[in-house]
Amino acid sequence: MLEVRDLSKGYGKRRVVDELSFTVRPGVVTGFLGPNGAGKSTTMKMVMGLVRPDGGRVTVGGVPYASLDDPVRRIGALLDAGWIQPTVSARTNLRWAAALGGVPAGRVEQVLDLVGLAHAGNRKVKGFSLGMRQRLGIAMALLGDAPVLMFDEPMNGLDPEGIRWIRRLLKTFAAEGRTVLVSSHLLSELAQAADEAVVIGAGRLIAHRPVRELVAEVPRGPVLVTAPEADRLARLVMDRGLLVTAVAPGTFTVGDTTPAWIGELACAHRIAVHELRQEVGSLEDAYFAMTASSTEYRGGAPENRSAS
Ligand SMILES: Nc1ncnc2c1ncn2[C@@H]1O[C@H](COP(=O)(O)OP(=O)(O)OP(=O)(O)O)[C@@H](O)[C@H]1O
Repeated sequence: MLEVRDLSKGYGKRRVVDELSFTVRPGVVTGFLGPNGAGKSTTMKMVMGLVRPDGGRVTVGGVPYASLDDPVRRIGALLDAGWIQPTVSARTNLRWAAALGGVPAGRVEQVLDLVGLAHAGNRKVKGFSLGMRQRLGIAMALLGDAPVLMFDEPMNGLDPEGIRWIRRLLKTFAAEGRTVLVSSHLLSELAQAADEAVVIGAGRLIAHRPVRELVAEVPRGPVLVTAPEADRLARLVMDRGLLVTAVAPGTFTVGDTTPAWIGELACAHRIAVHELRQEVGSLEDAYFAMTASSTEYRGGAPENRSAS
């Protein structure tokens, strides 16, 4: 269990984390979502005691990080990779970290294997791709086999195969009963990996809800209809006051309706339909609409808005 209560942090006059509270439960993957600059990394750094909060507190299994007796075995985190020594091998990096954290050297081989870097363990990190560095960072987070795991943008730099791999890994950790918090600035990245989402904007909590609810609320796009008697069907649709847009001969789209409504209408007039498909609106649009309005609500701090 990871608990964040009334957490605040400012840099200069700007509050980048603003009375933020949420609880990350064990056994599920919790996505930590917000546009670039929303305060995700700062929050995660405060969890790890790397940034001192101005107010509020964080506990890992009920205990603040600074009071954990064996922190490496309580919480593992992938934050920025600044600690990696590029001039030595992945294995050496991990051995140093293991020694510092009081973890047996044998665990290094296990985590190298887990992240798929066993073959590259002796290569100097400076020759690693971004994806390999991410895997090394994940290996570091796993060294202590901790029950609470936190990953800041772990999918950065990974190819589609790597993204699939990290999704499966996160689900496995949750299924083992661990507490898993994973940040991203893209809802689509986490839509398939996370069960719950903590959404923040401008350092404030916007929502903490099941991901499937957020995804279900994505606005639906127009219905695409392909029919041999498309003109007749289109006329029937227009007669009922809906907007029809021709796409190609035999194909048109209809806004503000459902495939079921079109299907029923076609059936009632004995018109064959070859294709009936509704495009799902963009997950990202729905998500940014949600986070942008929170920024407006705050009134100001335009630099906190997402640039992507
Ligand atoms: N050490 C610092 N000094 C001054 N400002 C900082 C510092 N660290 C972070 N910030 C600012 O705080 C805000 C929140 O940054 P943070 O990195 O926590 O956001 P984020 O949600 O993790 O964004 P991203 O998705 O880009 O990683 C940003 O505007 C950032 O510029």
